[in-house]
Amino acid sequence: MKRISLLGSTGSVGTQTLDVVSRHPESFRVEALAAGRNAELVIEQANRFRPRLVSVATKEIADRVEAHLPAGTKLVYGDEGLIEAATLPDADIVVTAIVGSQGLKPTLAAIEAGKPIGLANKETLVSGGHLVSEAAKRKGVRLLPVDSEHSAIFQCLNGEPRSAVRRIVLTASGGSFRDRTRDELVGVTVQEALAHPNWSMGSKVTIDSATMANKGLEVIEAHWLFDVPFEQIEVIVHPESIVHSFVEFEDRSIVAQMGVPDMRVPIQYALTYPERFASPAVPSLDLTELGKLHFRKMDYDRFRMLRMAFDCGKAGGTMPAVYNAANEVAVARFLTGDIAFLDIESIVETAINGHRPIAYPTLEEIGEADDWARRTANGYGR
Ligand SMILES: NC(=O)C1=CN([C@@H]2O[C@H](COP(=O)(O)OP(=O)(O)OC[C@H]3O[C@@H](n4cnc5c(N)ncnc54)[C@H](OP(=O)(O)O)[C@@H]3O)[C@@H](O)[C@H]2O)C=CC1
Ligand SMILES: CC(=O)[C@@H](O)[C@H](O)COP(=O)(O)O
Ligand SMILES: [Mn+2]
Repeated sequence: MKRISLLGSTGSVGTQTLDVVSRHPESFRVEALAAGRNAELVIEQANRFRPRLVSVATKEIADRVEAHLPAGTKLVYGDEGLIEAATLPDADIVVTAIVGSQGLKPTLAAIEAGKPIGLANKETLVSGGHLVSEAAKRKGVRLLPVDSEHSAIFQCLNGEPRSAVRRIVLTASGGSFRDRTRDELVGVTVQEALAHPNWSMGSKVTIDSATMANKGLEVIEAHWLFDVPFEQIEVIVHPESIVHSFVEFEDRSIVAQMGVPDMRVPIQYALTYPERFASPAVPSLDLTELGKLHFRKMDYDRFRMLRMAFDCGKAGGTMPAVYNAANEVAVARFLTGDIAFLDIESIVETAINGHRPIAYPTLEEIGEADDWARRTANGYGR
């Protein structure tokens, strides 16, 4: 029985993680649920999975939830509550499915507590990749990728030494505006941007897909997860999201991982690794029905957020944290209708051009760079 602490239980990855759990009740038990503001859903989840601990974002939400929890479930809230969920002694694995760089501290705390991580929250590795990697190595803790591309690469690598790897290739669907020119991006609506062609996901990552920032974050995530230099990481467009990513080895063999686009597959593999369980709810991929798959070169002038991510990743230090934090604010502002779609990249560009990076930042320095980037991004155009 694997005991799970799930951070971000009410989101897209969180609810799909609970779906996986509910299909294998003999193998998994939920020990902790950490949600943000969705009181109604976390109450429902708590009554269904009866965890030892529930955490919510604020005291106000906790007051709304308290009376509705099952007997024996402890309620906590805020940053401390999240850390308590991340470090629960009874948990065997912590799934980090909250969104944004707020995932960094609880992830570090979970690692320090010796917990393997099912890592969905890519912003964590972008913000503090060196700290997370160092802590995971020091504690001998595994970072098990949940992000579909990284789960694919993890499966393709299958323990091969890094010296055998020629390049890692991440596939990008192109997002909701894949076939539009830059001129055609002027005036696009939030609703259009949220219409991802292949995946149903939270709003932040869906907008990131549309700007290609998602692939930028994933490039940096891959660098840290697989200890591969940026020069050996490539991105290509693959509209169907069937080949989830691939690895070319030095002997020119290419190993790819494929399947229907369904996050329950990588989520489950992170939970069951090194075993594979059945996925009865996931349809089998029929290549003869598909007939064709398409691949094309990435256009870095069209998708500038990806170019900026490579530049920030190579610059290192606090630069990726600034890229990420400015992007988080810009996406939030776009979602509320405060700025136009193309302003997202202008905001990120302004932040990274104005930042004086620190080479080997501490957690505190990352926090300061993150705060500075948020202030800069919030001030843009006001
Ligand atoms: N969705 C997907 O298919 C994929 C997502 N990812 C990554 O996984 C992460 C989660 O994405 P996704 O599930 O789409 O995001 P969602 O927006 O759907 O969910 C975010 C989750 O974070 C929770 N949350 C927000 N603030 C807090 C807080 N202060 N304390 C505790 N919980 C909080 C939300 O709670 P509440 O709703 O209660 O406020 C919610 O449960 C992201 O980093 C994303 O990039 C990676 C690959 C695929
Ligand atoms: C499901 C998943 O892992 C997402 O991060 C997905 O990769 C988004 O797709 P694109 O960024 O390729 O549009
Ligand atoms: Mn992904």
